[in-house]
Amino acid sequence: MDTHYIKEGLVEIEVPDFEKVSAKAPVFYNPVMELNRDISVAIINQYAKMVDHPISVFDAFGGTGIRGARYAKEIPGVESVMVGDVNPLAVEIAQKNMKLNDLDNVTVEKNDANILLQSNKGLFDVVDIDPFGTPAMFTQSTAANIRPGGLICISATDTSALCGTYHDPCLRKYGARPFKSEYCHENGIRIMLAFIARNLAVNQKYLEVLFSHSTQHYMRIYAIVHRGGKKTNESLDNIGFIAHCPHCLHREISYGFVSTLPSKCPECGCDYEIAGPMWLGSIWNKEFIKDTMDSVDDLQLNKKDELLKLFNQCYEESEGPVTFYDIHKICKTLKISSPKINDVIDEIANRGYFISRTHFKLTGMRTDMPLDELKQLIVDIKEEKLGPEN
Ligand SMILES: C[S@@+](CC[C@H](N)C(=O)[O-])C[C@H]1O[C@@H](n2cnc3c(N)ncnc32)[C@H](O)[C@@H]1O
Repeated sequence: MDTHYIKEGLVEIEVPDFEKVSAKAPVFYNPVMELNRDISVAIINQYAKMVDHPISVFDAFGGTGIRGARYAKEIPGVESVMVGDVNPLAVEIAQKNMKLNDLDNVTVEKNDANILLQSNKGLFDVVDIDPFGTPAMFTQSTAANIRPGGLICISATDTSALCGTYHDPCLRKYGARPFKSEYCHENGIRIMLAFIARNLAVNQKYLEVLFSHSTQHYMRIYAIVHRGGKKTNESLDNIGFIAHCPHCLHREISYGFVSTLPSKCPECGCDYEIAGPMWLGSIWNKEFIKDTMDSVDDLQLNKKDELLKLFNQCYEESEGPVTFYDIHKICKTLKISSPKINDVIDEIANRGYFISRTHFKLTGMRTDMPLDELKQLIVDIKEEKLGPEN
């Protein structure tokens, strides 16, 4: 295998030569995921500060070992890291990378993630699941074996299933029905979180979600896992369904494991699309986001500006309602061209509603303004009955 060296964060890593990023590479490495790794470093660093004791991390899908090496090198609160991978070539290169960076608190194991989780029950404060595609088959062992109070960091790249391009794989992997919509990436995160919450519940554990995002081709969630039967039962109250009208964009939600939503839209009579079960609780913790932003200056992150932009956006939308509207989609239903989004946002704010942009979509608006009023407001701005000059 031909290799070369790259620098990321505070580590130098030997990676395989490649022409294009591929899961078929002898050892997987994707330079584009630097932002993802920077975010993980920032969040685990903040988590370590919060728990205020030395932490042990399991990087279960190590590849070149770049994540595990960065956690060990860059996060002062990390005491030890175990890196796992099933690919012997990955294990070989990861071991070399730990030596290259003088990391004697990192062990590298060639084994399946589920086996390493089961054989290290209760030992890890942080479990990082970064597989090819779906994390679904690793969720139960993560739920069963993470130390209570621990942090789970879970990625999914099977966005076509979670976002509703393909229904059957989502049903098969997550036991949930998706639909395609302007906010399907948010739904994807909510489907994944509900699946994780149900797996945790089997072990009398529950989630405290800290951060979620959908960027490029992947989704990733960060959550603290707590234990307790009563709180686990209460946490399942966050699970429910969303009904979406593809015709007029009206939507409604119902809580519970069984949808109580009607099959037709009460506004226009068209068939509803229904997704769920999904997590309808918060997918961000505003205070944690702020604390993480405040502490990134202590870290040397190449993608700090991009990270802060994302965190600021999530901070802003963190206390908004479930789902958002897309100005272009609304204008399509109104058969008009879009006014300037900032004019619409200013007017929503003037009327005292919650309003924010969303990191999920450039043309998205997260607001609790009723859809009818929002449509009328857009028409009025377009017809210049409202807006900056009025
Ligand atoms: C997406 S890559 C991980 C990338 C790495 N976390 C990074 O940031 O560069 C997925 C890795 O998981 C490994 N893998 C696949 N199935 C596995 C399993 N069941 N248990 C452990 N590792 C596995 C693959 O060999 C591959 O190296």
